[in-house]
Amino acid sequence: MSKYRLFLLRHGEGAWNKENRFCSWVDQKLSEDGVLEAQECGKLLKEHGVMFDRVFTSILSRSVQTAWLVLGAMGQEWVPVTKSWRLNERHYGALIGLNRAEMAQSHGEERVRLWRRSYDITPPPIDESHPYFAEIYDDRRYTTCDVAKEALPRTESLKEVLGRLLPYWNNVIVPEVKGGHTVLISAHGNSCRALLKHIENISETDIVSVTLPTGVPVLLELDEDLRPVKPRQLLGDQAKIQAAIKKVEDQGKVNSGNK
Ligand SMILES: O=C(OP(=O)(O)O)[C@H](O)COP(=O)(O)O
Repeated sequence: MSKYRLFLLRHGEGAWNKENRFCSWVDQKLSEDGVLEAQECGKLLKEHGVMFDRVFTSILSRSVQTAWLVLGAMGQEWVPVTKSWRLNERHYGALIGLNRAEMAQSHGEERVRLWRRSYDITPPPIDESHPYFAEIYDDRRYTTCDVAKEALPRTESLKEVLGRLLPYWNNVIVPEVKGGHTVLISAHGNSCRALLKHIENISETDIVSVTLPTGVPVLLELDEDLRPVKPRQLLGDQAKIQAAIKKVEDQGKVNSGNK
């Protein structure tokens, strides 16, 4: 029987989701469509009668902005929101800012698929010559983390995302869930995938085919050990959700339609 409910959310569409560029640790805001997606998500959760007690976000604006918009649409703006770099999107290293379809053209679709979805393949690291290096590492938000700026990642596989996320999950979020609080985690495609891999015990092979669309709440019903008692539920119009998943998957193809 389900004892706890946990909601995961990939933020609404950001400007670089639209441009098909690897965004990762670059702090893009939501697009106009992304704002609408987050508001629609809040309305849907309100219709479902959801009442949040705690919200966790990354320290990237698009996940924070999404949490605010969701809570606003639900009339639950007062709910405490806690932010951590440990929920940040996967660090895509030297791929940050690049267009996925162009990368598929130059490196092949399979290489891009492995970079995007494999468990333990790490893209080349970012270095100081990268056009977004200074924008990321000179940002004041990275002086507030629980590790020194020099110890922050320069690239990450999904496995490494899970490695930096798990202490936060275990020490900060799990006690809230087990305390009976309804928790929303407003994060990113790959930080949510890493968490799903852990909670659902998904194999390294099967995690490759898990893709999350933007702005769609994922409901996990968990037992007292925080193991799922039923399959995850992506809330909303199922045909639209499947189309949105396919669109994300197709971003890594040469003819993605949004170069
Ligand atoms: O910033 C990103 O994710 P986000 O939009 O969930 O924050 C990544 O660029 C997602 O890329 P991917 O779908 O190729 O893993």
